[in-house]
Amino acid sequence: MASSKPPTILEKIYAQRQLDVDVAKATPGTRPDELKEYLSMNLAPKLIALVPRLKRNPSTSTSNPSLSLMAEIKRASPSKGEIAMTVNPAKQALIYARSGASVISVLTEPTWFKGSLLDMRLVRQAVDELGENRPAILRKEFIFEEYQIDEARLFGADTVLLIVAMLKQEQLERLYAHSVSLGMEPLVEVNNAAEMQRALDLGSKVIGVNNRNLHDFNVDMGTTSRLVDMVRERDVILCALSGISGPQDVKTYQEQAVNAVLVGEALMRAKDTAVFIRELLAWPEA
Ligand SMILES: O=C(O)c1ccccc1NCC(=O)[C@H](O)[C@H](O)COP(=O)(O)O
Repeated sequence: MASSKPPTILEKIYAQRQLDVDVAKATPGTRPDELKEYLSMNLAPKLIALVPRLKRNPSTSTSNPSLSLMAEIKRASPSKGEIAMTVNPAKQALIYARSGASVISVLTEPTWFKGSLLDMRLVRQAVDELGENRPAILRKEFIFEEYQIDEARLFGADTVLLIVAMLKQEQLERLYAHSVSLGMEPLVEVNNAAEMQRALDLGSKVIGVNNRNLHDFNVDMGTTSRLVDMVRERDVILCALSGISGPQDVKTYQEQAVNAVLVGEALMRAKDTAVFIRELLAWPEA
């Protein structure tokens, strides 16, 4: 990631996360060998598989049966600053889960997004009450080491995010394989055709196109639409990420055969989250 130009936000986050991960790895109790031991003792919570979860619609009575919702817990962000600083992630997650979200995405990065692994652990505990029908939990992070995937698994994630723009292909392949070895099919994030090709070469089954360019914050809702053809006829679940603000965005993506949408800020700012989700997905009144 070294460059002579001023660092982009993605490069700044990556550099800070490297420092954070180094501290965690050196701290007794969270050293890599200790996490490995916990995993080998089968202490990680029970998993649900991402692909079937995304394919199974929350309710057969929905008027929008072919599109799944990935609902995000997002306190703050580098582009918007504070969004919902007083949110209770567990309560918010239960609203998402009861409103039919297939996945709950939890940002665990602390500096720019004000998230934590504790948030994710509490979200997982809260949705466990729904049993087998609970949404899958996504650790939304800037992942560059196997260690972070081990952490995710132990803290209750069912899947992790791998951002192609941030990783060399060798690193991406290694992290993808590690995640799958722990039973977690990752969400692989891309932003252009070259990155989409890298994700396809990897054999990714769940690919998210981020409409937000992580280097300059620019949001272009056509980014997902332009890449749809690359996955047509393939056994890939295609997700549109970022910038989705209302039902019209969702309708557009559904007409383009996009399988899932990931929504953060709009859900965090909604006056009535459950009603907003119904409107977003054009679901009938409960
Ligand atoms: O949201 C940002 O400002 C951001 C900046 C730099 C790297 C990542 C960023 N966001 C992570 C995400 O991918 C979004 O939280 C997610 O797709 C939801 O987006 P939105 O619905 O627009 O809140």
